[in-house]
Amino acid sequence: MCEFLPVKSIINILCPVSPRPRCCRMVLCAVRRQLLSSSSSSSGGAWARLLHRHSSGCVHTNVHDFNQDEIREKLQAFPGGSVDLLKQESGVAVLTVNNPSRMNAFSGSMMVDLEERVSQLESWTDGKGLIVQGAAGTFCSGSDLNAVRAISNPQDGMKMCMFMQNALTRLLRLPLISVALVEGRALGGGAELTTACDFRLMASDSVIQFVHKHMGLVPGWGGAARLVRTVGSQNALKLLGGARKVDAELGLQIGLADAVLEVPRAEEGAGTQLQQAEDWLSRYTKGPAPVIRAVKKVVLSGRELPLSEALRTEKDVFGTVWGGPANLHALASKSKHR
Ligand SMILES: CCCC(=O)SCCNC(=O)CCNC(=O)[C@H](O)C(C)(C)COP(=O)(O)OP(=O)(O)OC[C@H]1O[C@@H](n2cnc3c(N)ncnc32)[C@H](O)[C@@H]1OP(=O)(O)O
Repeated sequence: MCEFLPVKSIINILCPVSPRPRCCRMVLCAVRRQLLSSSSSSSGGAWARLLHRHSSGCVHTNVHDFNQDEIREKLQAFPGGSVDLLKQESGVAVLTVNNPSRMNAFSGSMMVDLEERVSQLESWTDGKGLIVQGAAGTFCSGSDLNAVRAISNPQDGMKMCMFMQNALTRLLRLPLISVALVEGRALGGGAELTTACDFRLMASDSVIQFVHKHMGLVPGWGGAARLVRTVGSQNALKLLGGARKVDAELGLQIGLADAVLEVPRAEEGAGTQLQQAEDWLSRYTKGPAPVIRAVKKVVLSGRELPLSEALRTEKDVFGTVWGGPANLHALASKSKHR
C-alpha cells in the first residue's frame, strides 16, 4: 500500500488542464520545489498525504493499474446477496452482510455494495457509531468461493484485493465508533472484516478463524496488518500460521474480542444480540456527535500517524471542540467528575 502521492500527481490535481497557462506554470514550479525539498520532512509528507486522501478518498489511487471503475465492473459480474445499511436516529447505524444461503459470503456485487455503504457513512455527519453484523445469525464466511474460482488469475485477484483493502481501510477510518457483532462464524475474509472495526463482540458460541492458510492463502483485505496491531505479532502469527479457531474465551484472552454476549433467552429478558451490542456500544456513543467523532479522530491519528503528525492532528481536532456547544454547556453546569 502506498501512502504518498507522487509529486507529478499532486501537480496534476492542482492544475489538470494541458497545456498549462504561464501564470499557473510559475506557481506549480514553486509548489513542486517545495514538495521535493520537503519530501523528507514530516510536514511535506503530511501535506502530500492529506492532499492524496482528500483528492480521492481512495487508498490505492497511486498504485499502477488500480482503476476503481474497471474493478467495480468486473466484480458486478458475480452477483448475489447485498450489504444493507440502516442509519438510525440514535446516531448508530447497522451494516448487515446479507447472503444467508452462502453463510454471508461476499459475492462480487456485495464488495461493490460495501464500498457504496462506506461512502454513504463517510457523508453521514450526524453519525456516532456503527454495528457490523451478518444476516441470519452468522457473521460472514469470507469471499464467495464461486467468484474466487472464477477470478483465480493473479491480476484479477490483486484487483479484488486492492478494492477490498480500500473499502475496509475506509471503514476503519470512519469517524464512527464501530463494533463487529460476531455470531456464528467469521471465516477468511469474514475474520478480516471483524478487524476493520474498532471493537469485536463475540456471541458465546461464535468463532473467528483466519482460514487462509488452509486455502493456500494469506489475508489480502488488510486483515493481517490490522490483526498484528490488535493482538500483537506473536498472537497474529499463531492465528494465521495455525489457522487457529478463536472462540469467545480465547478471543477475550488475546484481546481480539472486547466482550462476550449472553445467549439470548426470552424468559430471562436478555435482549437480542443486536440489542446487547447496541447497549454495549452506547457507553461510547452517548453524547453529542461532534465530540464522539472527535474522540475517534484523535485515536485514529494516534494509531496511524507518526507522533509529530498525530500531535498536529490532535491540536486541529481539539480546535473543533474547544469552546463548542458541549464544552460551553459543561463549563456552565460546573460538572464534577466524582
Ligand atoms: C481474501 C479472502 C479469503 C477468503 O475469504 S477465502 C474463503 C474462506 N471461507 C471458506 O473457505 C468457507 C468455506 N465454508 C465452510 O467452511 C462451511 O460452509 C461453513 C461456513 C463452516 C458452514 O458450514 P455448514 O454449517 O456445514 O454449512 P454448509 O457448508 O452446508 O454451507 C451452507 C451453504 O453455504 C455455502 N457456502 C459457505 N461458505 C461459502 C463461501 N465462502 N463461498 C460460497 N459458498 C459458501 C455452502 O457451499 C453451502 O451451499 P450449498 O447449500 O451447498 O449450496
